[in-house]
Amino acid sequence: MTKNKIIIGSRESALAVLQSEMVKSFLNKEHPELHTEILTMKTTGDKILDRTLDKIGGKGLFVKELDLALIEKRSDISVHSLKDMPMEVPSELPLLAFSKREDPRDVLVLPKGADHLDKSKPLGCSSLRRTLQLKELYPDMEVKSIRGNLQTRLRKLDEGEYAGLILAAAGLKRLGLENRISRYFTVEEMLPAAGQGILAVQGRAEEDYSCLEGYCDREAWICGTAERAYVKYLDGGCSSPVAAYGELHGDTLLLRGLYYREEDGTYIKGQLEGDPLRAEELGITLAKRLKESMEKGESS
Ligand SMILES: NCc1[nH]cc(CCC(=O)O)c1CC(=O)O
Repeated sequence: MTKNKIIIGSRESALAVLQSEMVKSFLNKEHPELHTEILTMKTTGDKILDRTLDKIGGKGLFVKELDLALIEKRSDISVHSLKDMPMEVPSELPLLAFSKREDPRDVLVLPKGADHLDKSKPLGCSSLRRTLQLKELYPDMEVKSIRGNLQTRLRKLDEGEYAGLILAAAGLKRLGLENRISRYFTVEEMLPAAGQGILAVQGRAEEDYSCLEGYCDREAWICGTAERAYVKYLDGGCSSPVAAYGELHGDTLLLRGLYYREEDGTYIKGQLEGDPLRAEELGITLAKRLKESMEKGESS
């Protein structure tokens, strides 16, 4: 980049700012000559807190305002949680790099001081993906929606409304709240959202971003690409719990997927191994296979 100043667009929650600071630190370390600054803004998803995300109309709720800042050149890059990014990003605002992945698992958090789940209260979570999988893990418990940023949710939990919350380990760990985690769900028990734990750096198509060289993590890029291709192929719409999680084992990419059938609310999980250099293709193939096997299951 020819300019000597980089403005980083960020949501204003503590977690979003911290994540932007991680990218800022990389830039400061690699390019001490660059002046960097974080520009925070409220997104639609941060403003509307009294409805569930699928009711407000899902896609892109946390990115629109950041996109606009990039287009109007009020910012030079945006830092997002990859899992909050729509599967299709505008071609003029490409994803430039993915961070190394933080713990991708979902976890259970209990109210402060509690040592067990109080089954007379509901579990709190905000996505259909988690709700569906929770029904199998805790069949005798009610699941109730909860909104707001991490701090808000934890406050509601500690005030006693919920027996426990299901959250991403990544956000809690980044915020130094790892000590609040009382159970880690394996990725088999609770398949994470596509991109969970990965940060995405987005920029303008025509710009030179050589300052980001060395930031992108190869494994995260491969896994994130496969996961997003899977979800994009199945395009379940904004309230879809369709999820995928990839792992690199040497020269093999292992991709797990969750396929959901809206008509009857049932789902299946499956996995497929393939070539990491063909991550996108693997995502699409797994999506097709799971869709087919669900359809066959229906006719038999
Ligand atoms: N949808 C909210 C959201 N977006 C990103 C994270 C943090 C985890 C990550 O970086 O993937 C969270 C919190 C959560 O799901 O508990």
